[in-house]
Amino acid sequence: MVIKVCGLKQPDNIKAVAALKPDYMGFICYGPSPRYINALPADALETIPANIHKTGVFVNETADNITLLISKYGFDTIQLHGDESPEFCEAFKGQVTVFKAFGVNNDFDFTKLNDYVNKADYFLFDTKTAGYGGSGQTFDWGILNNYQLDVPFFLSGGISLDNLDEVKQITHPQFYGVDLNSRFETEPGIKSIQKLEQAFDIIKKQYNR
Ligand SMILES: O=C(O)c1ccccc1NCC(=O)[C@H](O)[C@H](O)COP(=O)(O)O
Repeated sequence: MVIKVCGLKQPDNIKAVAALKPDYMGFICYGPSPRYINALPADALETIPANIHKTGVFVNETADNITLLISKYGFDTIQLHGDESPEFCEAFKGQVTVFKAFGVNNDFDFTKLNDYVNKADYFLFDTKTAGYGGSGQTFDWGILNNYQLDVPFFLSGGISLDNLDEVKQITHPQFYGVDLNSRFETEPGIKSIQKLEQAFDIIKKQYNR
């Protein structure tokens, strides 16, 4: 089970989270989000060890702007969190690792993922909301039983210290990682190191990591 911490935006907090050694750190490149990294200097991610994947999170952004920000911040991974097509994902695959995120609700039709096979490296299942992400809300994780492709996925949306026990009950063979965000914050974009430490301990024990 790998761990992604998403929605970081302040240099000292970024360093403190990196010291916990998550597998992925996510940076929101989407203006309407309170976690938008517009004020983050270009060299702010340079202190992150190379074995932690730096992930740029985009919502319906142009390919040119994504390319620009990959270069500015040194992202090795991108998370496409809007309505990006399979072809849009494919254009980046190979150059960087590509996560395609989907907003899931009770009506979610997993057959629409078929066209993304081989065009994204991972899927990320988040709770469907108007704001695209960072809602702190969970979806009914039972619906994951309808997912039958062999692309590994991250679980996202409202994961907190209070529901890690339920996360452990998910035994899907493609369940690859968890994504931690707003439920571990002191304010939008600033993570509680204490809460994250607790979560890392629990997850590592649960999955013998
Ligand atoms: O975090 C945001 O503000 C955000 C806004 C728009 C698109 C994506 C965003 N976050 C991406 C993530 O990967 C989050 O971790 C995911 O949405 C779960 O967040 P939360 O429900 O707060 O745990």
